[in-house]
Amino acid sequence: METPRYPYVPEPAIRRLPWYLACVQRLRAQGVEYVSSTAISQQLNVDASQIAKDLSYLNIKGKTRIGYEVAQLEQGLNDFLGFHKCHNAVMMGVGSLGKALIMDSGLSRYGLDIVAGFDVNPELIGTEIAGTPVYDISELAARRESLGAEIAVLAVPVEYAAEVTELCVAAGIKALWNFTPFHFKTSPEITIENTSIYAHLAVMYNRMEQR
Ligand SMILES: NC(=O)c1ccc[n+]([C@@H]2O[C@H](COP(=O)([O-])OP(=O)(O)OC[C@H]3O[C@@H](n4cnc5c(N)ncnc54)[C@H](O)[C@@H]3O)[C@@H](O)[C@H]2O)c1
Repeated sequence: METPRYPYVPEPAIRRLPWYLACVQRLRAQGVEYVSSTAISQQLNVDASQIAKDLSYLNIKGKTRIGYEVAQLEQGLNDFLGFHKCHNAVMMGVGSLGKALIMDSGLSRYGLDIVAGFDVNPELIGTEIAGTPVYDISELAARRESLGAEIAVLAVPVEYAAEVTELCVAAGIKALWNFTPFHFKTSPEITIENTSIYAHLAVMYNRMEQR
């Protein structure tokens, strides 16, 4: 097994890193060469000590009184986050959400390239969505390797989530970005990331109530 390039980083820290990256990218565009954790902290409302700790997981250390070199910090964050690497993915379920994700050009800026869709609907099979082919789900195992995809994005109706996931595992998929409300627990066979835009809405509604 390959040795990981970085030590284990806690999930809350990983979730903060893209915010640091966006901040550092803005600074570089403004021609700023060095930045302190205090300056980043003022923009993002995260403790400066927390920022320094998060960055230390990536082996990025600031210099006393000068801070972090912006270009180096951006490079380090990009390397760790993998946004500059290309990760081929397949879309499982090409309905309204699946189509929207295939058409979102923003994903490729974050290293995710959806190279094919798989569905059961005969009206979709054999078509293309923004140049991305849609195949019959029964062809996943035969096509996965040549598509170079180790990631599947799951956007099927919730009642099919478990069976489509099994198909993905059997086809050699290594990670699942799950958009269905089926909440997968961790699995020994596959990395699973459950995502819900609705959960964020719930937080927003709750905070509005509390204002
Ligand atoms: N996480 C989020 O924020 C979020 C947002 C929107 C939708 N969703 C979820 O995403 C899923 C898709 O939603 P939608 O609105 O796109 O639904 P949809 O009905 O428009 O699309 C579902 C697609 O899956 C296909 N499908 C059905 N069974 C399949 C199977 N066994 N294998 C492959 N494809 C199959 C259908 O033919 C259809 O094209 C649902 O589970 C929904 O709850 C989540």
